[in-house]
Amino acid sequence: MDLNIKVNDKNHLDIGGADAIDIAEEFGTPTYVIDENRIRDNYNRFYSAFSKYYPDFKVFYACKANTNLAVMKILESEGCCIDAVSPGEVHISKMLGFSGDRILFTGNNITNDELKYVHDEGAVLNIDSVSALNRLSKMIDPEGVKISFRVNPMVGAGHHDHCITGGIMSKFGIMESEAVEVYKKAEKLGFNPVGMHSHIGSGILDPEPFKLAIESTMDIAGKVHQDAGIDFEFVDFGGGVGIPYTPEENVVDLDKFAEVNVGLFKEKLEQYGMGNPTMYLEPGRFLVGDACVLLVTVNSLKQSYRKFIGVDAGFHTLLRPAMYDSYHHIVDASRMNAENTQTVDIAGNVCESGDLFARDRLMPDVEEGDVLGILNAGAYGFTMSSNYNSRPLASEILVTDGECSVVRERETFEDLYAKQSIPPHLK
Ligand SMILES: Cc1ncc(COP(=O)(O)O)c(C=O)c1O
Ligand SMILES: N[C@@H](CCCC[NH3+])C(=O)O
Repeated sequence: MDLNIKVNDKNHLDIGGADAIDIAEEFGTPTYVIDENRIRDNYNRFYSAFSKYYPDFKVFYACKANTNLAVMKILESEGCCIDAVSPGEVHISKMLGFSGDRILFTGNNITNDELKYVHDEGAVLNIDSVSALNRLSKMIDPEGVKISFRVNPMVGAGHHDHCITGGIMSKFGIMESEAVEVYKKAEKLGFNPVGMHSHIGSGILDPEPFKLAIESTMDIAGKVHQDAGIDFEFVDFGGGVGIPYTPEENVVDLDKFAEVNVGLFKEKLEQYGMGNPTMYLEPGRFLVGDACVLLVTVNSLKQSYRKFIGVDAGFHTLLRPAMYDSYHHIVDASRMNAENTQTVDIAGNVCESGDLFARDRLMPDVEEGDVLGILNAGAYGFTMSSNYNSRPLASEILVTDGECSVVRERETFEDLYAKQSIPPHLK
């Protein structure tokens, strides 16, 4: 089993050297608990796997996975760059000390004001459509401005249909058939198009689609290099590397993955005489996914037509199971040594029947008051949470060598309406 699970001598779940039960008692639940060292370790394993085979390599953390300030600051201190998808992510990154040249902005259906804002903040724009190129050229002085284009490599993969971003049905990127003309047009407008980007999807454990995407993207880049005379400073193959969520899945063999993909990249560089552009990758899930556990408390056991374990969180806290039918491994953090004895559904507190963290899950004899750990909650966990059912957002705790810091306070009832106002005639 490749899941990141540690148990302490009290048979409690250990998160980064801290006891999950102590954390739940001190800070309450639901709470996201983030292990600082695991993020650093994930980053360093990822960076060294690729830079070993191709030193001109940079990691752009896809911060849509987790924009907690502490998480981003940890990655900033490691030298990581940022893949931003919205002006808000650019703003946060700048505020945390990422300089503009460490931010690549890959937006989709972006307004003129947003294009201008991102440019003015110094981030490099990765353009997703001819419309955006035309509009940007009117918003700013394009002379010499470095940009790149997202292409659709016609390869797509992902853990769910919603997470596949390449191929004929995808709204992302420009088509191969228009690439040469688009780069020529960008130059004519005065831009300095220096990059090409693709991203095929998210949550991919199979190495095959990545190979196809590298080949396809490099074939497009090679054509643009030869027919439009573009000298690429970087080629970016996006993110998407998956992590094991179930006990049966295995971690990606990073060294092999890097060796094969860098090998393909180098072959294509040589084939098209493209020199040595920097290779970018944009992992989100891989860097933060297994570095965080969502702690929830069991508040009710119910034997109905099925057996339910009811907890104090719901899909407003962690949406992935309800939205993608995603599996998250769940442990009884209070009794890690207990044998599984029953098959249960683990249900949340939202007023919707789809609000389940697990169906037909083998669990031990869980008791009311037990703390459950929902694993691999670091990516697309808190960032996709909401106030649905007027539930305050969860807190977040950072664990550093066993020491806990509150990095996000739990919301209060007052936060639920802090931005609302009642017009005078209703008062
Ligand atoms: C453009 C882009 N880059 C990177 C990522 C990160 O993906 P993942 O978290 O699967 O690595 C995404 C999300 O799918 C994305 O849309
Ligand atoms: N939100 C998705 C990943 C989408 C990645 C963004 N392009 C998930 O939880 O798996």
